[in-house]
Amino acid sequence: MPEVLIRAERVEKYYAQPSENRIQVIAPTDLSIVKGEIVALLGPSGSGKSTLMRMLTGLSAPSAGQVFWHEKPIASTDVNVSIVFQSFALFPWLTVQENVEAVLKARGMNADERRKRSLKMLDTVGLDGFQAAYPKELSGGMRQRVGFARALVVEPEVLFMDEPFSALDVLTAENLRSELLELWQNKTLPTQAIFIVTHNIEEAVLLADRIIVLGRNPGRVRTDFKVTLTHPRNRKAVAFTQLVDYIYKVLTQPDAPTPQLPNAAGDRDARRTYQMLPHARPGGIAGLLEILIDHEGKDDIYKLADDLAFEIDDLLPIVDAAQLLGFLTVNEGDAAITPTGTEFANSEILRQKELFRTAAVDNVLLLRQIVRALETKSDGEVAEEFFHDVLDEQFSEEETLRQLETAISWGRYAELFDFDAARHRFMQPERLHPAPEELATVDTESGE
Ligand SMILES: Nc1ncnc2c1ncn2[C@@H]1O[C@H](COP(=O)(O)OP(=O)(O)OP(=O)(O)O)[C@@H](O)[C@H]1O
Repeated sequence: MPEVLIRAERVEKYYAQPSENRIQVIAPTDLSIVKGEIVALLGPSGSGKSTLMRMLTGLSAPSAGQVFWHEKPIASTDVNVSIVFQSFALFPWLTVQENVEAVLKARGMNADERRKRSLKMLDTVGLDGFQAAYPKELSGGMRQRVGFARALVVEPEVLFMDEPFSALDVLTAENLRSELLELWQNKTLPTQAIFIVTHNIEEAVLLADRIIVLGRNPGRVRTDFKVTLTHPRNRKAVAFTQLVDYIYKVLTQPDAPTPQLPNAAGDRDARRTYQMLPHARPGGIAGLLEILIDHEGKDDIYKLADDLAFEIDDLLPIVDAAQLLGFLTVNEGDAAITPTGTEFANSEILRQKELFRTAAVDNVLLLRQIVRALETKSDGEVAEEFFHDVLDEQFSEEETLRQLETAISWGRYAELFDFDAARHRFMQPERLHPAPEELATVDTESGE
């Protein structure tokens, strides 16, 4: 498993208000930055991207939850990160070289070493020969190169960038972006991970190994997935444009259920991709369907949330899950129960489990695969790690764990399998279904 450099655990940010309500900027969020990754963070304006980034760097303390640097609380340990800002933030009265050296000076490095390191870094970012210039003599692109040199000269383990290219013209931005990527890929950069906050969807898809999209009010992760398209990435490739469209949908429909990740999510060899299972419990899904029946089978999702005194964020995953299972459909904010959903809501528990089982196997690739894998094993057991590894290709570590947790809760409820948490193994359930001997008999008979 890749080394975790920074890990945020249930971090939140809120601001007190004179009135009784506080402003919640970031809802409880888990997020890790691992070695070797470029992570892009997207989100609508005001969704808390900068706030989240500042907490991850240790610049700002979370209101609740904790951030760890190499698994130690970030506040109590030395953190080696740098930030590149949109506005360059250079000292206008210092030369290029002095700007880069300033940060080394602040760290108490001697003059010789400072000079050596800063000249080398200026060379790396293409500013050889400009060391004596002042920022005002430079173009925007050159100034941002100084910004990069200054951030990189301290050899940060994680390089953070807050919209680093958005103050530049299109061509300059494009040029700097591809140079940065080249340096990263050649392993010329003295850094182990890059975290970039951006407004630009294409920029994220061009650069990132992993993309996180925040929703608003409060800021929370709406999707978090890996991109494994090979470099150089082609903006016109179908896989690329499908990803751009998907992110665009997530960004522009903040209140709708998160759409399905397209197959293009890095899928160079047309492997099947996993849909992101909404984190909802079967009991919650059953509860929602029963309420919909009471509401004559159809209701506005916001009104439902209001009636139930639910936060919309808590209700949406349940609606998504019921939709994924074919128990309801959503149209223009209205959730309408389907005939299967109605049957489910009106049935007793055993029949409910049966309907859930069929819906889950028909609609959820991961559950189908777990069931198949168990059927092929003579001991009827499969290690969780096996599925962890395949999911991990597509989702971040946190999301992989959440996906497994949801799959286990659905699979157990539907009696598709059992799960031994101590041994991390899926097992065929002690089941109501035919035992293996019975299956064998059925097979023999059908084979005749
Ligand atoms: N001191 C504060 N008190 C109250 N609210 C604040 C405070 N600081 C920030 N906010 C709010 O937090 C929210 C998130 O701000 P943040 O700058 O992190 O968002 P962002 O996604 O980076 O936005 P943008 O893309 O516009 O830069 C905003 O709605 C902002 O108004």
